[in-house]
Amino acid sequence: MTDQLWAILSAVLVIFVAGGLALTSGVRRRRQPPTLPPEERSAQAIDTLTPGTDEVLVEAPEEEQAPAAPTLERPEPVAGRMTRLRARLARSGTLGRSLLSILSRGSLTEADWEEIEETLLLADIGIGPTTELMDRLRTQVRVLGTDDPQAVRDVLRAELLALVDPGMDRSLRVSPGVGDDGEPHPATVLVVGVNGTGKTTTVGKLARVLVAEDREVLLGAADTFRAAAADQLQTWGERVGVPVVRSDREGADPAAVAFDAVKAGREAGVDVVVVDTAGRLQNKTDLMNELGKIKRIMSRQAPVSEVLLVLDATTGQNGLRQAQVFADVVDVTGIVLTKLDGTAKGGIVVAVQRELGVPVKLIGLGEGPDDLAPFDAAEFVDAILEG
Ligand SMILES: Nc1nc2c(ncn2[C@@H]2O[C@H](COP(=O)(O)OP(=O)(O)OP(=O)(O)O)[C@@H](O)[C@H]2O)c(=O)[nH]1
Repeated sequence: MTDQLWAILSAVLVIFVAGGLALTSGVRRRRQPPTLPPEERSAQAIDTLTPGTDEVLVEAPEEEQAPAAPTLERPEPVAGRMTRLRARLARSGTLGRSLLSILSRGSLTEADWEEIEETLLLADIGIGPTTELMDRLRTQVRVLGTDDPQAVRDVLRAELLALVDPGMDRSLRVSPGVGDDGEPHPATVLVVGVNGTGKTTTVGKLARVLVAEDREVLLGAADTFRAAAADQLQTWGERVGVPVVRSDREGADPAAVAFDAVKAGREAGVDVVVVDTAGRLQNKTDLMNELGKIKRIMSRQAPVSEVLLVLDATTGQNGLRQAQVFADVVDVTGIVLTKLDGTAKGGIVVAVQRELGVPVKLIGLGEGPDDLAPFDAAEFVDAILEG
């Protein structure tokens, strides 16, 4: 009997001990690793990797895994952008539609011609080109002797096209070259203009245009006046894998940043370096000194291939005056007309080309990243006539 009692007591004891061990083990398995900052988490993981215990199950910290490569955007193809964005010129179409409707009235009176003149001036074509166009239209309409809408449209199209000048060389000089020393160097593009015209945005969009054409690009943030401009540029660059050279110091010498950018581009063997500038100077002498210095210092690394002046199309005659100041200070080689999507004053294309003798090379037609299109004279005229 005593033996039996001892056997039962032993069995109960074994069950208790086994149950207790199983419970303890279950708790340890369910214990979650604490949430810690990454550096502490890795230290904790190493500390707790004690062989032979359940703590070995602690997950490897996330940062020990290879970081995922950032997904780069593929910008839209450049060819056909103006066709894609044609509808954005709808407001400029007012000009085309008004002219067509007046010219189609048949035998035109002096009042009709005055209306035509007013329409052209309101679209910011400028006095010289307006008078020229009026004279040519008067002659053509007389010779034509008809009010057939298609014939009138053809005449107007031909005359507007002549005014926009399809013969101008609008290609961007963005091919790398070889210096006098026999060393290859990137093409360099200096982007200038008054603040707020869309300069930084244009540099970002231009980088995408160049990337879409499979060119290696580097950006220089020489707008050191506004720290946010460099951040803005960096974001544009990161989206398409384009490096940005900048200074961390607000108010740093823009010429030094431009020099560093071209030097870095040269060393990295990129095709094009595009440099953004501030353009916020009190007077013409300051502006001249600053832009002159930037251009001179950049040229020590590679000749400046293109100076693009960014103009806000909505600013009309005021924009033209700004353009003249910049053109007096640096040799502008091309115009970028921004915000053409928001204005009926498309005639500024004609006015600015006439005023400066420099072609409009690119137009901004919206705030989207690929809303910058190479300018095409025929597409532009067709868009405003069909608007
Ligand atoms: N609708 C429209 N907006 C544009 C276009 N281009 C630029 N913008 C807008 O214009 C505003 C000013 O652009 P920014 O690029 O910051 O101008 P910025 O000339 O660099 O100005 P600062 O850096 O201050 O000198 C932004 O809101 C742009 O999105 C365009 O073609 N169409």
